[in-house]
Amino acid sequence: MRIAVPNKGRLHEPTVDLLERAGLHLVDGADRKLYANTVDPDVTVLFARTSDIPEYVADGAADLGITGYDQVRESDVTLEEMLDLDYGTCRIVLAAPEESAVETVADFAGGTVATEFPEITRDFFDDAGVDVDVVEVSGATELTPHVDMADGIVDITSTGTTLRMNRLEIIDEVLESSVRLFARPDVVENEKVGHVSTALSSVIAADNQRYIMLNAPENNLEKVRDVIPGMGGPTVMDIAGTDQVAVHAVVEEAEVFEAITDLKAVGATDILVTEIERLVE
Ligand SMILES: Nc1ncnc2c1ncn2[C@@H]1O[C@H](COP(=O)(O)OP(=O)(O)OP(=O)(O)O)[C@@H](O)[C@H]1O
Ligand SMILES: O=P(O)(O)OC[C@H]1O[C@H](OP(=O)(O)OP(=O)(O)O)[C@H](O)[C@@H]1O
Ligand SMILES: [Mg+2]
Repeated sequence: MRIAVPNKGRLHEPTVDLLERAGLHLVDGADRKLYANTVDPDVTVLFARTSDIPEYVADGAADLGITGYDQVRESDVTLEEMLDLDYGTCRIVLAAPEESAVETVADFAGGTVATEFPEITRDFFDDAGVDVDVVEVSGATELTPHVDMADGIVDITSTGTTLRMNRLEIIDEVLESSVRLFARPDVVENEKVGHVSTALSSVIAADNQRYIMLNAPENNLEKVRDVIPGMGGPTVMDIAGTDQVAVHAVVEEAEVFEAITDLKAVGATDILVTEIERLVE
């Protein structure tokens, strides 16, 4: 089973990191190699350009691919989306110079739009029923409206800094993207694909959760349960020779701060919060 992952660019490092955290450690994967084996003899990693990954998977060079949803939409292949991996989150937007007369999608009729995403752009304007010329560029798209190459652009934004620096305003959102795990439709049912998918999803699931441990008077156990319902209820253990119990539970990371305050109020002591590596439900 082969997984295609970005060989460079912003998605390379977080993707390799995710595979490692999922237990798919790369072995003999030196820089600039095209392949790496993993500790699982049945799983090989293939390094490819982020934008080529959809093709690699569709053509059978790889069975699974990890890349941006925007890249799959831009390619003309059909892949099964297995998991949202929740990084590389960005929006593709239609934007025009702040000072220009273009204020709506319809205002682009008869105009020109520059983009690194010609397929997505054509689909967007087709759906809107607006006729435009699409000019493909391979980077620095934000410059084009200021040198009379285009009336606007379709490009990626995440923090919004690049648009702001280039005095461009968003006219409409074209699509939302994130990095996802894609499979060729004929391998979706494959057992190994299931294992890889479960391993990756366990890392994603664990990212937002913390493991909390504490001691509390047995009398207050119900109050403790109210604070931390946990997944399927907390684990409760007697502490021999005392009127205390030890309680362990999984808590949403965002709720930890409040939970600690509430737990102390019901007599909890020795509270310990740790990260979780993987969580398989
Ligand atoms: N600003 C951004 N914020 C979040 N995700 C982004 C951003 N820009 C691009 N992406 C995601 O990363 C993908 C682009 O990956 P790419 O390998 O081109 O990264 P890069 O760091 O821009 O590399 P390069 O310098 O080669 O363009 C996009 O298709 C999108 O899914
Ligand atoms: O909203 P922001 O946070 O400013 O991010 C958006 C910018 O990020 C990407 O460029 P990238 O850094 O990949 O440069 P590139 O054009 O050289 O690929 C994208 O093409 C935008 O220009
Ligand atoms: Mg880029």
